[in-house]
Amino acid sequence: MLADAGATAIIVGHSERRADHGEGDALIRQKAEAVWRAGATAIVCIGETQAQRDAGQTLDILRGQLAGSLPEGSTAANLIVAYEPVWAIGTGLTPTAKDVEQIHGFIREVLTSRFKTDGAKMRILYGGSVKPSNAAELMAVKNVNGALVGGASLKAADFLAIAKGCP
Ligand SMILES: O=C[C@H](O)COP(=O)(O)O
Repeated sequence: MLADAGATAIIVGHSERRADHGEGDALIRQKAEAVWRAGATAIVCIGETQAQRDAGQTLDILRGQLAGSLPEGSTAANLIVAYEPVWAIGTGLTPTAKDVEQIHGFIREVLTSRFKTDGAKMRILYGGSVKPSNAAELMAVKNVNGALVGGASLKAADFLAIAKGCP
């Protein structure tokens, strides 16, 4: 249905689906495969909650979500990863650029280890309170290959300003 409406990339695994609809990694992986069958690119969201972050579990959570949510056969052309810390979504809070660099670097390592050259090229988006005032700094971080924008996309001027800050 989404592909029929013209969508070329479809988000799966958003934290609201994981938390409010009980969607686990196995279902998210199946949904990503369904996206491929519709001829579209899957954008798979991963991210830790505030409690998980406070407990020092961020990398373990992300490792598990990557292992469980990304199907075999993922390539740089058919799959995009979106790192969205749950505590940053819609809150106005963001990780520091240094934190984002460390976490995106970790995601890149995991992707490259599993998907080799495709993992090295796969796009990794950052999402969570991206706005005009922080977009350029976040988009300049190594291994940040774009933004997943929520609230700020509802204001054309803000969205345009963010787009101008993207590489
Ligand atoms: O669905 C949108 C993303 O989760 C990011 O939302 P946000 O930019 O409003 O924090």
